[in-house]
Amino acid sequence: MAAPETVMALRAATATLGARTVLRGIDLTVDSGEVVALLGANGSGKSTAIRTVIGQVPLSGGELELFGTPFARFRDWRRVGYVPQRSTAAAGVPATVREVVSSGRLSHARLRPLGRSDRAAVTQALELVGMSDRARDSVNALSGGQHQRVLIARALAGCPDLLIMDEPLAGMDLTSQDVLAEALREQVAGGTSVLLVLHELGPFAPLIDRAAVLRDGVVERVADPEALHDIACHPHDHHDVGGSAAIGAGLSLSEVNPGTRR
Ligand SMILES: Nc1ncnc2c1ncn2[C@@H]1O[C@H](COP(=O)(O)OP(=O)(O)OP(=O)(O)O)[C@@H](O)[C@H]1O
Repeated sequence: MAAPETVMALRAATATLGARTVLRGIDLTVDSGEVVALLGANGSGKSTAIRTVIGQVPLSGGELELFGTPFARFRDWRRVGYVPQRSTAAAGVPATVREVVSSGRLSHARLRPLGRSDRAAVTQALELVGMSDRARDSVNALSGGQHQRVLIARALAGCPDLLIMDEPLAGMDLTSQDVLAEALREQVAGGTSVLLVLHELGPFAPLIDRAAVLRDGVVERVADPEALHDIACHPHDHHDVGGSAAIGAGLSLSEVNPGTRR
């Protein structure tokens, strides 16, 4: 069987915000079809790590590749969907739910009016997140959790090969979390790779292939979700998962965890 394509690779990545070195040498990969969760305490660098992947934060050192192409030469941004950390940034923008989701198709339409396939993708994305009945409403009339669902639909409407989400479950009630988990399951079944920041795995747990735990700007350990659950429940008697001790000793993930797909 052919080796899986690596859709995203950060290698020895460092990044600085203001005077602060926030990422201090991150190795992280997402392979084709994989769902990788980034976990870690507040301020550990999770958002910064994924913002480097979409080019919002420049690397000060190390490498980033997207779909096998070095970041500096990567142009195929319609293959990447991004859902930012929940914000009220769109408040005050006079747009309907459907218009906001349609903006996720703009890079496909390439300055032409949206066509039939674009409209179908928007309709499907709205259905996936359970917001079809609100399509004509102003986004200003939505709750925070509904607004988040619209941003997720906007990313899904672009049919990305790599979907990047920053805390998509934040502020979601349990029913909405289940709706999103189902939407994500369908995307993954269709071949989408996913990198997402989570504080709790919640209903996404069964979908996650690997979880990387950040601490102070470095990947402290990489584990499968069951191992993370063990650590959370029995913090004092867990065995090493994915070579955290070796990572602490400065080895790369591929060296300590050769079974990890890269
Ligand atoms: N614009 C900025 N200028 C300087 N430092 C920043 C800036 N943005 C973030 N930081 C710092 O970078 C560190 C990492 O922030 P980041 O948002 O990546 O953390 P996080 O793991 O996503 O946290 P959270 O779970 O709270 O969202 C924090 O110490 C934060 O204070």
